[in-house]
Amino acid sequence: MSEINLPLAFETQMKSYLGENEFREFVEALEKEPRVSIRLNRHKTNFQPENCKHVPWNEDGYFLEERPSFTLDPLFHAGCYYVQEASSMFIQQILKSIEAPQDGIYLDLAAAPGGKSTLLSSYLGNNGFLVANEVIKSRAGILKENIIKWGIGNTLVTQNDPEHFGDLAGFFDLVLVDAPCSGEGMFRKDPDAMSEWSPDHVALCAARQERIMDQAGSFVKGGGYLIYSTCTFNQKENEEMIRFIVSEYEYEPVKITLDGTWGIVESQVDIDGISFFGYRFFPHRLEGEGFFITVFKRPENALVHEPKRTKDFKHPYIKPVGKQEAEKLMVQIGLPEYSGFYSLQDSYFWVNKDFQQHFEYLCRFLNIRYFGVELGKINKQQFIPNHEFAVSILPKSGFLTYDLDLKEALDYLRKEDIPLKDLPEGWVLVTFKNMPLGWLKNLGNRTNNYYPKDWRIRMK
Ligand SMILES: C[S@@+](CC[C@H](N)C(=O)[O-])C[C@H]1O[C@@H](n2cnc3c(N)ncnc32)[C@H](O)[C@@H]1O
Repeated sequence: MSEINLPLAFETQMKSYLGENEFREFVEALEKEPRVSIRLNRHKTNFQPENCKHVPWNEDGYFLEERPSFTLDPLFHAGCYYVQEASSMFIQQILKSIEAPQDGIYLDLAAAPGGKSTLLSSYLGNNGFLVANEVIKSRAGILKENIIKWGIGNTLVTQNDPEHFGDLAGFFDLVLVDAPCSGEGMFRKDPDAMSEWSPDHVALCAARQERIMDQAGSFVKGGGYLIYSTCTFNQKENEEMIRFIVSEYEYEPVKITLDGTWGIVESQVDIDGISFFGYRFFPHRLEGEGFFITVFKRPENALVHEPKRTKDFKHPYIKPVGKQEAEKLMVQIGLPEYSGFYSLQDSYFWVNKDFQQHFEYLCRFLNIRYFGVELGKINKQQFIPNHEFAVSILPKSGFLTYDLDLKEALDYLRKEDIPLKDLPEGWVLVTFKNMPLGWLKNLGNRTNNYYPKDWRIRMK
């Protein structure tokens, strides 16, 4: 990579953080290409990438030797992995270190495009429930797409301003705020972040972070955790935010177990004789982009807000499906276990029954973009499966499957015709290396390709 021209005020700031010698190493690191890393979806695959180095703080994270064309890898579209910068994968180490409850209800307040939400969704698996929220409409759409591909079905995607969660004080076991920031840690990956940078922009970001945290601090229940992260080095957006949160809310410090060889720098903020901790990732000390993260614990005796039980769930669009209708649907689809079923317009959705009460309660306050797994529709007694169902981890034993080779899989993802030989007529779940890609309908003399039009790949 070519020489990097850093803003002067940023250089001065980083020299004051690192000293002249270490600053030179920092600049050299910025002039190198960033490493490409992926995090595997263990709910879908046990695949072990060959000859790839592990991300030290995440057992599902791997560094790739070079950047492949993800667009031309069907497993990428099947949601078998997420392309994520390595430092962000540290959240896995935090969850392990604090022994975060896997049967909890979590909120990712600034979630798009979904890197950290997919990590939280994996951690919770079928035992927990995640609200992945994004305030910006177009970004909420990308988040929804990534959550659908990840396919665990334990996530409610919402599009709300943080203040819309105001009625949910004390509701969540864990709240993650991966705040919009000045992006100093992304300068080598995203040149726009560098051109937008200025001390005034940092001040603007810090003021916005205060507004967000002023809300978010209240959403955590007694005994729960608040995680705050940024992709910037700036103390105004990091250590100062620790001070702000502790000045606004009663929170206890949390120290995370680190391995000294990882190169993560622990930062200590002393407030009224109590030490709080932050963790900073510099690109010259480890293989990852710039990142900062801190964790707080809400005292056990703080507010715990349980979802109120309602006899009749009422929502302008989402309707509960009665038991008889649900049982018929389960037989038609071949789902083995009873769960929560809802309908929206003419489509059926699945929600984990252990979190139905939470889901229904949350629907009262939030603007819902997606939830659970969209299964499909019934038309003239026939079940028409949805793509969301195909790429989910729900069992699909009631359907015929057909494994495509690479060329066929790419043709399928381009929404081209796929001839199927010697298969009965009807719905076929097409897979690549046994990972579901979507649906085809075999009509005998031809097939209909049901891959979503908006998701089709155009690259040849
Ligand atoms: C750093 S990004 C989140 C990245 C995401 N957590 C991930 O891992 O993929 C910050 C997000 O905050 C959103 N955002 C911007 N302004 C916001 C605000 N005032 N309140 C909440 N979120 C905001 C942005 O749209 C952006 O998606």
